[in-house]
Amino acid sequence: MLGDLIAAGIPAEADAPLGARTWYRCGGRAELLVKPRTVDEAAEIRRRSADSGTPFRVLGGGANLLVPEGVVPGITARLAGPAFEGVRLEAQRLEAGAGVDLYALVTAATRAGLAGLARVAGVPGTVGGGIAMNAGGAHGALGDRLASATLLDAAGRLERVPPSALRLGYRTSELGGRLVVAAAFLLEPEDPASIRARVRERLALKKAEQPLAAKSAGCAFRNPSGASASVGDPQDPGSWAAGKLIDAAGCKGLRIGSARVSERHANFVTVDAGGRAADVLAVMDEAARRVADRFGVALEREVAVWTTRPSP
Ligand SMILES: NC(=O)C1=CN([C@@H]2O[C@H](COP(=O)(O)OP(=O)(O)OC[C@H]3O[C@@H](n4cnc5c(N)ncnc54)[C@H](OP(=O)(O)O)[C@@H]3O)[C@@H](O)[C@H]2O)C=CC1
Ligand SMILES: C=C(O[C@H]1[C@H](O)[C@@H](CO)O[C@H](OP(=O)(O)OP(=O)(O)OC[C@H]2O[C@@H](n3ccc(=O)[nH]c3=O)[C@H](O)[C@@H]2O)[C@@H]1NC(C)=O)C(=O)O
Repeated sequence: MLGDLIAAGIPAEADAPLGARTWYRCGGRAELLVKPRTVDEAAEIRRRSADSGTPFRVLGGGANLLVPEGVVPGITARLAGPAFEGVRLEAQRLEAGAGVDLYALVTAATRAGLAGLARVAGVPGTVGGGIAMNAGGAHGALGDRLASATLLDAAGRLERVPPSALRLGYRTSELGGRLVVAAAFLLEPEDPASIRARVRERLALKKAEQPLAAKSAGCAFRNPSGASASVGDPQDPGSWAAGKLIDAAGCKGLRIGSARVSERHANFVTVDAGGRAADVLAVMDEAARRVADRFGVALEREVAVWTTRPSP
């Protein structure tokens, strides 16, 4: 496959570091990392991988991803470069490539005096990953403002679909194995200064409550009963936020090797510089076990964990 891609002129690297490209800055490697320069190249790679039965994954900003030590089999595609990083404005519609950083998206909307995206201010990752996981927080999700998404299927066909086709939920979407190539958002005009003030306020809130300086992938677990769990019934642990459950189970500061539960926010598992993804996973598993033992609540991971095989 590497030879084929090189022959087709598509940038590809065998045995490429992958964990180092995630926000954890640790973990395994990709058997083959490809960086299509155009949508046509992405379609070609997707088609070839499907035809040859080669496993295929897509890497966004690596903000919500843990790659255990070892090798991710098959192809990992990274949608970066000009074809995937453009932002285009048309009246109140903002169209962005999958590789656009969410921070750049929020900034472009703010500069244009278009409101509606402050809900993802401070949320890391790219537009592609942001749609795939319906990025968001207490103030709403990216999908709330989605007008359409352009998807690439396994046969290399492009299709523009309305948000209803993606069945967006709390940090979930149903892409049916398709890649997000671009997305358009419908926004409202507002004075840039007031949008900027809202964005700053949201950033400050995150900074005050979350260990943003440490290496993590944001919240490790989904809130059990969805986004509204931040409030929760004091008598019903099943309605509590994951952070509150992990904290109440006494896990703050729980350390295994290079990873630990943050003292600042218990739903963040952080890792030391030069640490191991296996330790991160072990801490997540142990925190989930303690929460299940203490409260009978099964936490579900929010961080995507890719499957690896042992390095040769
Ligand atoms: N609220 C918060 O504070 C935080 C939120 N997050 C959220 O996590 C997400 C991270 O995004 P990002 O760093 O870009 O993604 P990642 O590189 O972390 O990839 C995460 C998953 O998204 C899928 N994905 C990524 N890009 C695409 C694409 N173009 N098309 C289809 N699927 C894609 C992949 O799915 P697959 O495995 O199926 O290939 C991958 O497993 C964002 O939604 C971000 O908002 C992250 C940290 C904190
Ligand atoms: C960090 C992420 O998203 C975040 C998002 O940034 C914030 C702000 O909008 O709201 C959610 O956090 P959250 O539900 O933990 O919100 P918080 O307000 O911090 O905490 C919820 C409740 O748990 C309590 N709490 C939190 C942490 C802790 O260590 N102890 C504790 O008791 C808080 O006091 C609060 O009563 C998202 N998390 C999830 C899993 O939905 C992410 O997705 O990666």
